[in-house]
Amino acid sequence: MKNHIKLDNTLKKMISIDGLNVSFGDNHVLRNLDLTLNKGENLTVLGKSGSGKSVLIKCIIGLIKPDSGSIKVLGQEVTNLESNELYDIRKKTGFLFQSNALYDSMTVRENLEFPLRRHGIEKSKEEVDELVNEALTNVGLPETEEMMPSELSGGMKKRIALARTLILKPDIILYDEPTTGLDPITGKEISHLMLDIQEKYNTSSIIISHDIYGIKIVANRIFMLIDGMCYDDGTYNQLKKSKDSKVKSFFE
Ligand SMILES: Nc1ncnc2c1ncn2[C@@H]1O[C@H](COP(=O)(O)OP(=O)(O)OP(=O)(O)O)[C@@H](O)[C@H]1O
Repeated sequence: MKNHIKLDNTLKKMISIDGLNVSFGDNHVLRNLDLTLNKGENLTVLGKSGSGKSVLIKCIIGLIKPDSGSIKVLGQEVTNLESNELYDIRKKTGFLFQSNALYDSMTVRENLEFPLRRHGIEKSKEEVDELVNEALTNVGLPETEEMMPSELSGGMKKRIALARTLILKPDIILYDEPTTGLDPITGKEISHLMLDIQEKYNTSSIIISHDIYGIKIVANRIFMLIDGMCYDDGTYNQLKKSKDSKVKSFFE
């Protein structure tokens, strides 16, 4: 039996993290980390390889239990919830994997229908058609329903993976390195698409990225994850002017 929890629709803070600590043995990855994702905002997490960006995202979706600290997603404390209790949070929080995680043996349409089935959402064929068409149109790939993932370019796969996330109309989207592996022009197109989606779906997003050009396009605010905590945060233009050598190194 799925445990439905009450989500607060009037929130201004979509995600609130306070005093998060995560260690693996002696490796203290996140140290008293605080983070807020405000409603409607694209927040980019920028940090070196191994700085704990993936660990942070895994804590948010409940895959890693922190040593201490609070993580509120849509007003719900996720650190105490069991996996079945995370059900509603996961339905409202789309995750775009770096690998896209499309099912190779399924058509584009079947891939898009999958989240509806997994969440037990019953809809008529006409309603599903409409949702699929809407999502594919909004990622700029209408009429690709019958294609197989193997027939899609890297940029198209990313768009389809995003469409699959959009099918559930999430409040939050977590993007894991959305432009990694794409050529610069396609990467730029995906960054602009992310902006379109933010506006059309009124989403709030955390975006893990190393792509400073993409970040300049999508980020309303940048969270610098250095030494396991929020070392600095601000807009691209604010941080670009920073005199701090650790911050500067990302913008050079
Ligand atoms: N399950 C785990 N067990 C032990 N150590 C882990 C585990 N997951 C992550 N780590 C360690 O936590 C640290 C942060 O890893 P993480 O994958 O979050 O880095 P990242 O910032 O996402 O790096 P990248 O940009 O290269 O993907 C690393 O030192 C990693 O070895």
